[in-house]
Amino acid sequence: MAGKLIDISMPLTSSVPTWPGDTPYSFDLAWTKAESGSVNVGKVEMSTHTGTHIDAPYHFDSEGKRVLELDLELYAGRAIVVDVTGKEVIAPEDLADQPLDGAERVLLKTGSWQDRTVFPEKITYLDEELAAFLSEKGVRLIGVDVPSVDVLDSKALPAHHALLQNGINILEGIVLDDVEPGEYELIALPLPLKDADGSPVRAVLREI
Ligand SMILES: Nc1ccccc1C(=O)C[C@H](N)C(=O)O
Ligand SMILES: [Zn+2]
Ligand SMILES: [Zn+2]
Repeated sequence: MAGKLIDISMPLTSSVPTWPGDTPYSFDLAWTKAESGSVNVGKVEMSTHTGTHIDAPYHFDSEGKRVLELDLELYAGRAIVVDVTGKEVIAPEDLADQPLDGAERVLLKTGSWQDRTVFPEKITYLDEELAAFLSEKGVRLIGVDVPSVDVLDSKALPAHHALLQNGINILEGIVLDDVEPGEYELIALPLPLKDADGSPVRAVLREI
């Protein structure tokens, strides 16, 4: 029997932090039941990069694929959670001892975003050399427990670009604080948003 789902998503609330200057999250009723006579009807406004979300390549490459063109298979299947807590940057040597061969999806537990009520000032980021190393192991999706795979004030986004060049897609803002390292099934499907540069996801793990 399949195990229970472990939710690794950030709740979307009026206080979820957004990228500085970006569109805040809001949920409001467009019509109340009293107004419509039949139903409450909600409307949502948010940045596509709030909370737990995926980046489409178009986010940082104007020629890149958009959300609707992404291969859904990337976002569902076997994943390995690796504990890299306490590191400032993750380079190939930090993952050298991990059983990554055949791991199509790797989720990095950095522990560097503890207070999720505020946008972090500093996070663990990925060395651009990591992309080629992971790609050689067969990795096609990388997940991080922080808002970016790059340094927060980066404009060049070297890790984002290196990952794209090596065929690795990006999942950001997952919550791994209570997840033990090991093998899981991941489900983190983007919404079918035409033209979009990213999408919120409901990310879950299941023990396998
Ligand atoms: N939302 C933003 C607004 C302005 C500048 C950057 C962002 C980002 O989201 C970048 C981040 N590296 C990301 O991929 O999620
Ligand atoms: Zn993003
Ligand atoms: Zn990103």
